[in-house]
Amino acid sequence: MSVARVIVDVPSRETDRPFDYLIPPRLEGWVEVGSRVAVPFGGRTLQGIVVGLAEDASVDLKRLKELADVLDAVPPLSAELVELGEWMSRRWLCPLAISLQAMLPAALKGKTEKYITLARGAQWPADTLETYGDLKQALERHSPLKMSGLLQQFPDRADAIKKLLKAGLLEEAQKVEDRLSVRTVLTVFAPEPDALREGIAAIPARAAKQRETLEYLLAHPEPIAQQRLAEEVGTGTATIRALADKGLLELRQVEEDRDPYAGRNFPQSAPMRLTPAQAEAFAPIAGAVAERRHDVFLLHGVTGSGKTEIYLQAIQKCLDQDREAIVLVPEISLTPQMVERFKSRFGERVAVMHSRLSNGERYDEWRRIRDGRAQVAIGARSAIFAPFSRIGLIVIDEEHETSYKQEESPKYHARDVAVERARQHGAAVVLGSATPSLETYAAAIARGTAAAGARRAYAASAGEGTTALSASEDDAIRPVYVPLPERVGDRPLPGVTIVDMREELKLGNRAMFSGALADALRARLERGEQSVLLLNRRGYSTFVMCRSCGYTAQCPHCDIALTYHRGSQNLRCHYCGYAEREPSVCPSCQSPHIRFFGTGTQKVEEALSQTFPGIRVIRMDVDTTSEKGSHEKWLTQFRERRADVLLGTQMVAKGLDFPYVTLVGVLAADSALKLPDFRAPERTFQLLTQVAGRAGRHELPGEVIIQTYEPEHPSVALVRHHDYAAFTEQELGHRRKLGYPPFGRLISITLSHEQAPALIAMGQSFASKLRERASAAGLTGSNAYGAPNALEVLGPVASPIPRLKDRYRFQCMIKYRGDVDALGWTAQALQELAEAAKRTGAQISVDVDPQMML
Ligand SMILES: Nc1ncnc2c1ncn2[C@@H]1O[C@H](COP(=O)(O)OP(=O)(O)OP(=O)(O)O)[C@@H](O)[C@H]1O
Ligand SMILES: [Zn+2]
Ligand SMILES: [Zn+2]
Repeated sequence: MSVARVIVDVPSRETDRPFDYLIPPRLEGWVEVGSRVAVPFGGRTLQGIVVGLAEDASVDLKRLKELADVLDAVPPLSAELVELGEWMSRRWLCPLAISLQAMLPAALKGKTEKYITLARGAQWPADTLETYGDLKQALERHSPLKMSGLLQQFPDRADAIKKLLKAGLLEEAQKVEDRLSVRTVLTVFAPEPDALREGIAAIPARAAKQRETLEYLLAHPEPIAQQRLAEEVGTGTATIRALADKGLLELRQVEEDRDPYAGRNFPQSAPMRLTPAQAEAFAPIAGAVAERRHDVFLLHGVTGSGKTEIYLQAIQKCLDQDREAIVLVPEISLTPQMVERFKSRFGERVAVMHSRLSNGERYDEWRRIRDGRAQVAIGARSAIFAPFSRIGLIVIDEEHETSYKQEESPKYHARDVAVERARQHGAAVVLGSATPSLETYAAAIARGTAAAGARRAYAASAGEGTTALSASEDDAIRPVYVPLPERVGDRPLPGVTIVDMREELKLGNRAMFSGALADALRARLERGEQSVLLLNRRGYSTFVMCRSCGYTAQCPHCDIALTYHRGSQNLRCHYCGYAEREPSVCPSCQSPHIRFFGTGTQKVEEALSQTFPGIRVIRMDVDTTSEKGSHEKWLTQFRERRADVLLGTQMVAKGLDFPYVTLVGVLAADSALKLPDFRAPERTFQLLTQVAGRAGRHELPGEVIIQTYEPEHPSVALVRHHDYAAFTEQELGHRRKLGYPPFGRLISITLSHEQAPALIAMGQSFASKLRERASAAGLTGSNAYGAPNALEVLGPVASPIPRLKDRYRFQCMIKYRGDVDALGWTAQALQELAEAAKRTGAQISVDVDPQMML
């Protein structure tokens, strides 16, 4: 008898190992690596994933429990994905159950359902029967019944059911169930033409509709939904059923896809003729795809340089070889434009995966990929797990985007997963951006390139001493640098003007718009051109403050200000979801002067209407885009020139390509610079450069106006000449001095506890234990030449959010040089310390290569 090794869906470190189960004879042949199974575990029935098969177990076979069930006919994960999950768990120090879960579509994250049956042969005593006869009757009619259904029927009988279970009169069974069922459609299948003709001949003259139906099928032999067929022929479904009863056609339930883009027309697009610069960048990428060679490319192309066309043509190369491609785009740039460009080129072969789709829609797209009905997957971060089996190319557009890092466990970075997956498939990876992350850029520069012409002399030294992108030197990611420094069609990058808002104030202008921006907006209105306005709201909060006493509304469970939502008129915590009504008087001093603060897009919209009467504004922010499809609606309106201004937060900065946009204005360029995150300058520079790139992408020349209180800051000043290289040089200089990535790596460890004193004590001892280990391993203490420590343990300090969901939080940061095996070291330390932490009620969470310092 064979044994299945199962990772049970309990996301804790204690159960983070495979458990062995016997495969009962009835399930033999169904169990593979990657199968989803139901297993008995600690008195419950849980979902698990098979990660291995063996002939014998680590313990006595007789003592092993049996698998309860195999949940899918086709395993949802392949052996390759299971292996990738194991790699992720090592790479980001998380339980394997969590890595595997991340790869399943939400629809397959099964939940356990309790079922109740009457115990067989049990005698119900007379008094019990009198009191609970109704329960018994219900179960006699229908059994087993879902516990939830039974409780709905008998809302006040929960205790009674428990009692009857204890008394052995009822029995309980558990089953793992999916969160949704596949939608099926009753479909008509026509027999062979000859059989059809015979059928037609045999139909009596009075049954005209039956004859017409068969004639229709003769003309249209492909399967058709029963409902559609009835409509086409102009008859009722009874006619069709009658034919099925006679055996003249076949009716079957067929699984139907919910196509999220159904009913939309995507005009066919043909490959464009590449410009010489595009062709030069395309050649090495196409070469790797053609040779089925695993390699990584950094396609560093300025905004509007035609990167997307290169992706499209590289994908075509990959499809020509009968291989598959994954395209990752940041969630917010999953705009209709991006999807449209892929659907127009590859049509039905494209599957789209993003969070705006319902679970059902996502599941159907996922099945299209798994069943080989789609060969291109385009989607946000998790599309990297698309269940393909022959990947030839993975594209990551806007590779610098922070949304590629998942902030909950598994805290993976899709870029690293992409490279690892591509390695397993012998696939090429293209990382594309106008503003690559410093990590990727430095790694690419360190590798060097044949096309070095585009690099400046300093660049070679910028890569020196950097650590490679991946966790250890062994599987270092060193992308090939592929520059694309010019826009398509010799269009110039737009001119950028930086306006010092302090000067405006001195001149007596207290308005939201500087003189220059107001003039520029007016000119666009006169010429019938369009403008994009970005309100950089990161770092800005829309909080509520009392003007009399300074009280601000805080979340009672998290040490964080509540955010005001005008639509629902309440205050909400963005971390735990707590909400309360907007106060009318100050809870602290009873003053009525409690007000909502912060510069919101709504305020800017009001100011626009006041300054330019009649101006047509589309506002895009969290409030106006929460509804499904709203994104697309606004952008279509804007493209059709039914508005003069597109005003919004970060979501207007990326990926948009509109021919009549000739002005981009940025309000509050520097608002995010003061955030306590060493990447704040990099993010600001990237955002400004990206949004500037929305202007003048077609025939009409563009102009950019950036308003700021810090015009000299390099993150703002260097945007003026689109000078990525100069910015990077400065910023890498800082990072080198501080040992921050890419010159060092970070692991952040957060401890949380309900009580502050206990947490402080724990944090101290935890940090000193880490330090002891580090020095015992010879990793700390600068050497005779004054070189910095190979590994440092910083903290503990209170986390930037010191309390979250009623738990206090402390954090330690491990900062180390890339050549130290800090992952292995930390994993071991954590394992030994986890036990002690757990006893005191503390929780530990680890973030390897954290992206958000907040
Ligand atoms: N070879 C070509 N010939 C003509 N037009 C092209 C060619 N390649 C791209 N374009 C056009 O140039 C414009 C910019 O291209 P694209 O949007 O692909 O640039 P991008 O580098 O992806 O831009 P960004 O990073 O700013 O989003 C688009 O309108 C596109 O249709
Ligand atoms: Zn007050
Ligand atoms: Zn909260």
